[in-house]
Amino acid sequence: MSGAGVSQGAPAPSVPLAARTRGLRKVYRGTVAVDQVDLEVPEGAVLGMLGPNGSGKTTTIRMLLGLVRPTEGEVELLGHAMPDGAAHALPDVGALVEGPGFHPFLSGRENLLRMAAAEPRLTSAGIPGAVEHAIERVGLAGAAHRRYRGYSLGMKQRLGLASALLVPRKMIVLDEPTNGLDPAGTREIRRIIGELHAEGVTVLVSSHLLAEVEATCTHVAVLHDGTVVAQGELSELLESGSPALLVSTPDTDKAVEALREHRITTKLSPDGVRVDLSSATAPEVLAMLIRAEVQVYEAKRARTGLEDLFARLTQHDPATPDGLPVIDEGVTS
Ligand SMILES: Nc1ncnc2c1ncn2[C@@H]1O[C@H](COP(=O)(O)OP(=O)(O)OP(=O)(O)O)[C@@H](O)[C@H]1O
Repeated sequence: MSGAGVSQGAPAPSVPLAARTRGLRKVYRGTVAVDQVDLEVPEGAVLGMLGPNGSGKTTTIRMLLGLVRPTEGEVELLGHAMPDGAAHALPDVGALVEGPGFHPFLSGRENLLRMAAAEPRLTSAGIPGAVEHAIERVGLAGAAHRRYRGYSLGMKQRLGLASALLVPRKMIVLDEPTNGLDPAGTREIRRIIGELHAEGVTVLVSSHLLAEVEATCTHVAVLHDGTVVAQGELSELLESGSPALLVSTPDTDKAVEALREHRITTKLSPDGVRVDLSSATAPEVLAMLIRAEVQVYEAKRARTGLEDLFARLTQHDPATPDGLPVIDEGVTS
């Protein structure tokens, strides 16, 4: 299944890739977790792997990192075939995945000191400074002396992120990093992702939260039932929806009624009336509204929200006519 005009394939071949998979498949005792996944993570991108629960995000990430061996297919991470090239690729990759193996009776700081000791890029003299820097960066300074077993889920996430950031990396992989975080924690993760992006680090982040992906990512791969149903630059994917016009008017009911007479579909959004342009052009729609004596304050092309795109790609539509999210052109979230 695919969305009209949405690329399922690769970005332009000239774009260097930090990670890629080809025909990736994983079967667990008869359950197909991942099937035919051709994922491409461009260097320097913040790629959001988006999918409902059980769509195969974690399994794909685990295969990328060499934690799980694929049933079929190939994985390349920073130019090394995985899992065999793990020793070469992984020192340059920081990862936050489920169950990072922290010791419950050690403090956050002691856990990081242990992990830092296993980092091939750190000298023993550099370890304490690297640990303190990582603790500061994730906002865990106040709790670093406490035992891990007393940590909240959000603190555990921060510690996992700190371990991923112990040394400068070429790539950071985060599986549901905002799970268990409060809004302030979520904002901090966004800030850290933004900093990493500015430094040129490639970030792969999985999420089932559309707003999070929309706010932080340059690229998206949408997973559904174990396969990639769309991938590409976020801005291009958002423009791949059906064209629409967003009309700002105080005469909402009159506008909807006038366009209905011409069999033109409309949806109400908080910013106005969203008019489907697949059967009429924008000037035609405006002429119809003016003939019906509808006051038009403003009319502009609307972009489809990620939620709408996601609903189309995963074939369930949670949007009610009143609730359809619309992103105005030029507005970044
Ligand atoms: N170790 C395992 N043994 C058996 N089945 C598994 C295993 N790991 C994953 N699965 C199954 O594979 C499918 C994909 O799971 P996966 O965890 O990769 O999805 P996900 O998109 O990360 O979901 P979530 O958002 O809930 O974490 C699910 O049906 C899951 O039950």
